[in-house]
Amino acid sequence: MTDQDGVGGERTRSSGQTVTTGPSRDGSADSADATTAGRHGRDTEPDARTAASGTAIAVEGVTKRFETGPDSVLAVDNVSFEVETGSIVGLLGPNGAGKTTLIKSVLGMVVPDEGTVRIRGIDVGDRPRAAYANVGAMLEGARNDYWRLTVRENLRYFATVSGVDPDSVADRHDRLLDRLDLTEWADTPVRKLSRGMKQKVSLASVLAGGAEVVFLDEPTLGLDVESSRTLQRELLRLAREDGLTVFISSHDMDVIETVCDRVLVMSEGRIVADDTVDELLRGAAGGTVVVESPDLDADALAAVRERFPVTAVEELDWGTRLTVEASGDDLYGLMDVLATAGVTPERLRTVEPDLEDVFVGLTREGGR
Ligand SMILES: Nc1ncnc2c1ncn2[C@@H]1O[C@H](COP(=O)(O)OP(=O)(O)OP(=O)(O)O)[C@@H](O)[C@H]1O
Repeated sequence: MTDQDGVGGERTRSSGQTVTTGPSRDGSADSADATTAGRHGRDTEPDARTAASGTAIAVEGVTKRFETGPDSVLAVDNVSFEVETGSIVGLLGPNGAGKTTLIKSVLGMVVPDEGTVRIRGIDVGDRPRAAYANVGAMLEGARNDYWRLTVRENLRYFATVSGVDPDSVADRHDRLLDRLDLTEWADTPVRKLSRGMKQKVSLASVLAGGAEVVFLDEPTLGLDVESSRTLQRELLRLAREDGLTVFISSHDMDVIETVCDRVLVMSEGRIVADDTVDELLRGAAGGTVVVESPDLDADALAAVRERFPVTAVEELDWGTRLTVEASGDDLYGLMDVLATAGVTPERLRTVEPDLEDVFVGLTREGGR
């Protein structure tokens, strides 16, 4: 997948559809057939039942094992979830959790051993052309575009391969360029752009043909803060105003927290949490309390340890700083223990868990 300058060859294409040119060792599908349907082509109408129910992506019981015998790896283990049309759903998980295999299974680039995938109600196994007709994917970030072509030529090219007359969507392209702050670079070859700008061109290319469901893998990787915010703002706008469905895999918790309506957390091949960011934070195991006092001697420390996990003890010039795992509900219990031990806190502050803490907790517990 290294063809960056020329048009053609084996690669993952950012607009519309992911394309591989033959089965690979890992059981990847020859998905050319799954990807070449024009959006105005035959057999592309969304399933009426699902369109009405608002489900853009439905994954049921997907399982993928690589290799056999002692070397076999259960990369995706009986995963099911649904993504509502017009929502933004994040996929989080540590390295090796199975995220890429899951996304590739949904996109038809890997053939699952078991399970079904429906996009807008259409089973990807039964009618791949129809299922993937309005699906876009940015799996390789900045490497997706044709670097010899200008930014606008890329958008036109990707609209064309999606089956859309590029002249008919010229206004859409202008809008995309404007909103992603790329207008002034429209006639510049992509190879001359910075990495962050290339990343934005990739996203614009994915959207150039009017994709309705997009899969984005680490879309903000390498972007500066401003570009990342521009991209996040545009994703939110596209979802809210245009009904775009976005499935986004990222290690950037800020992005996930800002744009996602829902988050799937994956660990060891399984989904270990599927909820809104707010609910995940609410359900998170307690926070941390930091106490500083000159009275925290060995006896007081032992008394606290009897009731609460102590994660850090730090000697200060004038006393001791203690970090204790305790939620808001435990706070009064901790204050009682301190008072009984004769400790008057000089400073006391609570630290609520953030998404990163929730993620670490969930994936430490593991999926099985
Ligand atoms: N083609 C393959 N052949 C054999 N094992 C594979 C193959 N692809 C992935 N695996 C294994 O499947 C498991 C899941 O890998 P996968 O790449 O899906 O995880 P990931 O969550 O995307 O990780 P990362 O965040 O590091 O990209 C890992 O143990 C990996 O080594």
